[in-house]
Amino acid sequence: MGTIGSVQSGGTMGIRPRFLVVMGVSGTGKTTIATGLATRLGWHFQEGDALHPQSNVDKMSSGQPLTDEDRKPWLELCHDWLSREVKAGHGAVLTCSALKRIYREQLRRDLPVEFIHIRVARDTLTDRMARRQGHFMPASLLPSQLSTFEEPGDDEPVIHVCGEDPPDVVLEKLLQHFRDEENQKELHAAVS
Ligand SMILES: Nc1ncnc2c1ncn2[C@@H]1O[C@H](COP(=O)(O)OP(=O)(O)O)[C@@H](O)[C@H]1O
Ligand SMILES: O=C(O)[C@H](O)[C@@H](O)[C@H](O)[C@H](O)COP(=O)(O)O
Repeated sequence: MGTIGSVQSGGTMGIRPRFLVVMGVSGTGKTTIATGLATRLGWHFQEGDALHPQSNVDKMSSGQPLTDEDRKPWLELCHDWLSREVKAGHGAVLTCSALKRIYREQLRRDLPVEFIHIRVARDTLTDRMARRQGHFMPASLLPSQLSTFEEPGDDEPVIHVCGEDPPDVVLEKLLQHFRDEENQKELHAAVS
């Protein structure tokens, strides 16, 4: 089993392929954390924002929140991507806000998908969105994101991580979580 210090870039660190959706409201750090995971693990990456139909991007850019109907085709494209990745058997990481339980159910339909939920305080989000440049999502949509968000339940396949720490710390916590799970499995296999 590899340790983070001994890993070469793009290696899987002895971590089995997983199919991850990095979720949370706008500004939580989905893109930052998902690209970091994909790079460190050598897994495929897809930016969920890039799968939005242009009409959704136009709507958000003009300061209007999306509806369930707007999100449906986008979530289906996200599901299609995940489905292809599961078939390929390579580890994969997608960013997608996945705000509601029904959206998460649509994303993981018939697939072994897991969610990483990045938790960030409202004030931090406001600050991050005000600073972020070159993104279509206006900071004014944060209140609607927060009111639409449904916290994932214990019955959902979700790993919660605090997103207030610097990205490297968040990434190391996630990698340690994966390594711990691999070690548990090896231990279990050894005694059974
Ligand atoms: N853990 C973090 N600590 C500090 N700043 C962060 C962290 N994660 C992301 N950021 C910054 O916050 C902003 C939003 O991050 P981003 O990854 O685009 O979030 P999302 O994809 O969830 O909208 C970016 O400017 C990014 O550099
Ligand atoms: O369902 C939605 O309302 C959108 O998908 C939204 O949640 C998402 O946050 C935007 O795509 C902006 O992108 P960022 O999350 O990267 O800011």
